[in-house]
Amino acid sequence: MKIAILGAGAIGSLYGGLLAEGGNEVWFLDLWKEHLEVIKKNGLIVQKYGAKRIITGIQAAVSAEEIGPVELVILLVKSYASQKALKENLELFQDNTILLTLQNGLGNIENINEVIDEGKIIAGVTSHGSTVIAPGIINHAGAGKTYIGELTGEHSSRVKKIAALFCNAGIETIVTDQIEILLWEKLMVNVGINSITAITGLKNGQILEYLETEELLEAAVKEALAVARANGIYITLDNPIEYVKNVCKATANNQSSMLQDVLHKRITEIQTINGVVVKAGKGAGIDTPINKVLTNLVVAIQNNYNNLER
Ligand SMILES: NC(=O)C1=CN([C@@H]2O[C@H](COP(=O)(O)OP(=O)(O)OC[C@H]3O[C@@H](n4cnc5c(N)ncnc54)[C@H](OP(=O)(O)O)[C@@H]3O)[C@@H](O)[C@H]2O)C=CC1
Ligand SMILES: CC(C)(CO)C(=O)C(=O)O
Repeated sequence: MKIAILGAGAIGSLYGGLLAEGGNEVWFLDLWKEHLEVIKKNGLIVQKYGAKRIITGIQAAVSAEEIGPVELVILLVKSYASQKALKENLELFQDNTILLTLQNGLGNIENINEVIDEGKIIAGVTSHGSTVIAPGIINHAGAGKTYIGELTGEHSSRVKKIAALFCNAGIETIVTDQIEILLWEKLMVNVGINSITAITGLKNGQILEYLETEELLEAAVKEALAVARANGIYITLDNPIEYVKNVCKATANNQSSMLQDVLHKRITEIQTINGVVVKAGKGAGIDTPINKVLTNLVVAIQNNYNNLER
């Protein structure tokens, strides 16, 4: 299948690399020229638990004009960059092109839908963790299942085809008819991990090494659960807090995507993660003081990048 990875950073490079290894025609489409040049010349180096391998055969471009229409676009820019990235690269789309978002946070689908027809969009969640080490080098710091689904919940032939393609490439993928619930469940994970790591500099697993950060994780997730319930979302996890802690353990060595943003002085996805809990909580009459503090601290950090020696 001809696939474009729109946003070939940490997690986009991982999915694109695995899909290229699986025999697909994969194009990385990103603004980061140095990363693309290194990959075109030497291949993508994927480190995993101390071992490393090189994936070759990936094609790369900074604009869709070089690529032309594809069958599948996997959108993995940060949530705030989606509309601009899509508007700049509409040449990727033809009538039957599918757009899969695996982005974290809530509100991505509505945001994308302002540029791309809803009928083209499918959504997913990933529990893989990945970090960019240097141009052309990523660290695959944690593996897990990927769930993808139609927004309507239908087990369509196109979504089954993509799941099969992912499985063939070694990306364990399950089709779900409950994508909205899974997006909220993934939100629990990001609410409990991302801002705490971004503020403290801890890796995911280290949150559980300190009582103070473990307590914050628990409190932030509890608030998000109350907000989900008040919005009619019934989380199916037996014990959501333990679930989030297990993700900390499974991705112990990963720097969360938000910590990576802060370390590189980039805008974070705080508004579509803890910020969305505060906003949805307000609408439903649920107090969310912990998420408010976490949101405000991350906003303060990102507003003050020029003054920080990080
Ligand atoms: N990293 C992880 O472990 C995980 C991340 N996620 C989610 O996946 C998404 C991507 O995260 P992550 O890979 O960490 O992010 P990165 O910042 O590493 O990668 C995003 C890439 O998109 C590029 N980009 C931005 N704007 C455009 C544009 N207009 N056209 C083309 N490329 C563009 C960026 O380039 P530049 O830097 O030059 O702007 C960057 O290389 C996020 O929603 C995140 O929450 C989900 C699970 C795990
Ligand atoms: C699962 C986790 C927390 C992995 O780091 C992630 O989704 C992220 O970093 O955004």
